[in-house]
Amino acid sequence: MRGRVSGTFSVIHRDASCGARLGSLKTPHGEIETPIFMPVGTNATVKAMTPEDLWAVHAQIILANTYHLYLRPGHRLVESLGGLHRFMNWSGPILTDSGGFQVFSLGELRKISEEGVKFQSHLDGSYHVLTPELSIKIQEALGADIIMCFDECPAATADYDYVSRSLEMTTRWAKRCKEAHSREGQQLFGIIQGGMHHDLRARSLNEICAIGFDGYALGGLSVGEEKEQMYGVMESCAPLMPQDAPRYIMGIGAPEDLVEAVWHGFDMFDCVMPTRNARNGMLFTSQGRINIKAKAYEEDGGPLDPACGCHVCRTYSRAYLRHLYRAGEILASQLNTYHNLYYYLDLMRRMRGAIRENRFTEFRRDFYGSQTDNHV
Ligand SMILES: Nc1nc(=O)c2cc3nc(NCCN4CCCCC4)[nH]c3cc2[nH]1
Repeated sequence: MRGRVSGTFSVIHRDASCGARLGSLKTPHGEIETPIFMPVGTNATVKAMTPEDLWAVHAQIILANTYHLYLRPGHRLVESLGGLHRFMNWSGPILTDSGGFQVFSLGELRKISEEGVKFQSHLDGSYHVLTPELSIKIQEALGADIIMCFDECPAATADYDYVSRSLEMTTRWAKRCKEAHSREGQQLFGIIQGGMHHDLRARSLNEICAIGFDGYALGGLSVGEEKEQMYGVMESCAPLMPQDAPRYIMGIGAPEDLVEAVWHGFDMFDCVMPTRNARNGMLFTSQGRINIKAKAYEEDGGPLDPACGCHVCRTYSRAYLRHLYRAGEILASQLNTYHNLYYYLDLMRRMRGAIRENRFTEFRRDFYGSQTDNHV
């Protein structure tokens, strides 16, 4: 049973007008400035981006997935080749998710029990059992800097009693994860469940914090609930979470969700939205989202986003990006992903600046005013 990796996170500054805070999180692969967004690199790659591209868009930490890497190529293979950092040539911090959520959202037949989750691989239909202990061993073998407890993420439609019983099992699993975790220097984060019920959220939060982890995540969100429900859980949980530990919301989110979550006092985020939307031609700009395949851009020689300083916006026209997308060119995914991640990471940089200068409440008001979401 390891204690917390003390002294890795510190709050540098708080904006007195709201919950927003500036933090520093030290890891064996470098120091992270928070609030931060983590590009999703599920299969040991952030799709369409090389590590050099990731540094160029100012990524600080990326996420990879236990479920996927366990099934392919296998965590023991990655370990034998020097671990995930060496395998994918990413020398910055890596966080791995624990697999529970992916089993439920990807696996075929699956059966949950106190032991863990029995599931069929979405790749070849083979049967597997993922337990808290195995999830920790996989994440230790991959060598991530931050690993997540194995938990159950109830569906947004689950009833009160199911969510209540589920959070109790997630707490028992969290204890097993902490017992199983022994890799020095590697941080273990606990995950708070409880659905959309504030009393169950408080119960899960108290139980997970009582076990003691290096950081705390809100799970069970961004599963199809209304924004108001998501924001309500953020608002009720943030003040109850330890002030001196990183606060991570899993699977969040759209730019406006990040602004809202930072305003409430959250520090870390991950979402496939910028990378997945990029591949579908949905691009984020200072004036809101645009659909690059729209005919309106056929002869538009201007930059994707005049306010963006990224290589794509300084080099290519909307007409060219539209052409690449419509032609099904690989470069479309590369350039669109590069810009969307630059936009997300630059949004985090701008939020950190606003916190530092005690003007985050104004930043949040101006941000909402700028997002016309024209979806053209
Ligand atoms: N271990 C773990 N526990 C969770 O409760 C969890 C909850 C999550 N909720 C999401 N939502 C992802 C939503 N995403 C939004 C863009 C389109 C694809 C789905 N990812 C999650 C990952 C999670 N991981």
